[in-house]
Amino acid sequence: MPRIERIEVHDIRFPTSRQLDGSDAMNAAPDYSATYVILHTSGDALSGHGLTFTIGRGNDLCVAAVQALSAQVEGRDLAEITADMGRFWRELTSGDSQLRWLGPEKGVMHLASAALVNAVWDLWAKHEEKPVWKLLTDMTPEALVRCLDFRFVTDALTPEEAIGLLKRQQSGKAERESWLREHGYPGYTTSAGWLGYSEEKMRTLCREALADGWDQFKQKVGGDIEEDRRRARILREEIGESRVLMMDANQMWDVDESVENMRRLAEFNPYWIEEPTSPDDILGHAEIRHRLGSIRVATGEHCHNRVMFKQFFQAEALDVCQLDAARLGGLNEVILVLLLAAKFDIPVCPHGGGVGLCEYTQHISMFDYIAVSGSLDGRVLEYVDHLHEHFVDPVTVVRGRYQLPRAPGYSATLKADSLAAHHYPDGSAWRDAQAHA
Ligand SMILES: C[C@H](O)[C@@H](O)[C@@H](O)[C@H](O)C(=O)O
Ligand SMILES: [Mg+2]
Repeated sequence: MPRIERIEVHDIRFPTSRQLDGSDAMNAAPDYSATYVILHTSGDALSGHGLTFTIGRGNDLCVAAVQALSAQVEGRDLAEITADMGRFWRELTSGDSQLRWLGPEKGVMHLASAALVNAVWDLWAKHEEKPVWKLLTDMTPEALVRCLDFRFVTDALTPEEAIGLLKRQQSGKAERESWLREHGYPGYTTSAGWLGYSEEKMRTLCREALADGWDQFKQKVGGDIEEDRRRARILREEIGESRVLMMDANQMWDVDESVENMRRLAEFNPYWIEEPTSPDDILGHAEIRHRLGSIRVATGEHCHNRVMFKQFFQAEALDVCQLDAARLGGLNEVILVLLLAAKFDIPVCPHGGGVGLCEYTQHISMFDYIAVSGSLDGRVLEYVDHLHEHFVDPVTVVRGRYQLPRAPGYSATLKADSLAAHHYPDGSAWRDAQAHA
């Protein structure tokens, strides 16, 4: 197995705020960005690529955090890491007691850990010549569980229970894999519903999405409530009454406001309300959920570690778990949250609104279906229609369904020219913008 000789880290930004792609009530003008890591190996025959997602300014802080953590990965043999992935993960996230003070296991440091951890999984899968979902589904339950750090969650899930959950799904794995190969994994699109889009653009994008076979849509809310209602009406006019419409408030409201506003939006039959309030307010979400009754509560893109998800599940505070592939500390912690969700019988619909996130989450949801939950019930994978052209192995979606990834790795390798052009601030995408400013 190769040895990780050298780590490169890049500040990559895409100027999405120019068209207000990705805009919501809290994040009015995001530039989808990535702290992008390349693990160079001995002889450089293989390299591992990984990223974490940010939305512009501050991506440089994330780059600095990766640099601070890199010493723990540089110079190590892949074989030594993969022999005990659980230990590697704990050392990276908690091994340096001085750095740990900056988290622990949250914020910029945890985002940075995710970029490195995801790059290691990419390297491992490329070495095994398998896509990550396949690397995972081919592992025995015991080997998978050895990749995880159960510290702080054993009151809710022990390694033995996790092995039991995985064993439960062993017999149907091959069947579910071939089902996915034939039918793909169901998705929903957020692309028509960004808050900064005009009515005309929303209508056009809805029509295009319908023609492409989408039947589940997400709308941004959290602005003026009359404006939210107006936009909901437009979307319902375009997509009809029977298709699914989700709503996402991106943390704009207090608890009481969430309930009041969703009562005013209820006539548009929202399937879920996402991030109604502070992402840290576990009991607040429970209260909203309890008072809303029939509208599901979804959250997770800002839920920073397995401990928070454990409490969300224990407090019955959410209906839908929207874990994020790069806000949690990379794939190891994601798998642990999938297992916790399976134990508490909560559907996981990962967060995809960012650059590279759909590339990651396809592996996560396919693995979940084949080997963890074994179910598609209430599960649907977010899709945003931006920036896929910059990836060497982008997602393929046909008639609103994600197709099983085939290429080895974790699918987040950027094309060399895209990497160069979006390097901040010296890449051509930014230099040209300054010239025109
Ligand atoms: C700033 C981003 O585009 C967010 O609006 C986005 O991640 C969103 O919350 C989503 O659910 O996709
Ligand atoms: Mg969201």
